[in-house]
Amino acid sequence: MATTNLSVYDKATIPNAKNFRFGIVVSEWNPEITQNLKKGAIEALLDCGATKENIISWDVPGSFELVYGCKKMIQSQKVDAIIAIGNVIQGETKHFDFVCEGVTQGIVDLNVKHDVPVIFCVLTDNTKQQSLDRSGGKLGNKGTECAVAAIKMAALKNLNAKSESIGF
Ligand SMILES: Nc1c(NC[C@H](O)[C@H](O)[C@H](O)CO)[nH]c(=O)[nH]c1=O
Ligand SMILES: CC(=O)[C@@H](O)COP(=O)(O)O
Repeated sequence: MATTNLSVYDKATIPNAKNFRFGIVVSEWNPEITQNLKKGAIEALLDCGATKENIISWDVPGSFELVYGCKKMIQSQKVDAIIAIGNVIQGETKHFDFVCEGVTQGIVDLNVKHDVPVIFCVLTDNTKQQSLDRSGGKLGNKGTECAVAAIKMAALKNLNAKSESIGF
């Protein structure tokens, strides 16, 4: 099913983010897109109770470098979740395929090897218009959706053994 609206969320179903610390790693490729994704993510984090002091943001050259940037953030910062933000747009060659595969598998590997949830906020689109539509355009903002995922996963990460459920 095609994307409907990425920016709609119900705060009643989301834990309060006030006690969580979030990392954001942002690709510098296609900055018009990635900066809008970052904006949507930060706005949603703050709307759900996070504080500016608890949001740390790093830039990397491209989506392929998101994996290393997130790994270094996990190793050096105390964060409860990380949002990896990138935008890969199909060009003339197969490079798109390899970049997308590399960043996808790399983020999967980080989630398996470490105990910090890394949220996949990478738009992998056929055209720039598809990216514009999903980074604050007519289909909403993937950054917003990923911020909500980051909050929920931060809550899961901090679930104590005595908890029966998270109860979003
Ligand atoms: N074409 C796009 C790239 N390419 C660059 C790679 O991500 C990487 O930085 C380079 O291969 C050096 O390792 N990156 C994007 O994020 N988006 C693109 O559309
Ligand atoms: C996804 C990419 O790396 C892409 O923008 C590169 O463009 P091209 O395949 O035309 O070299």
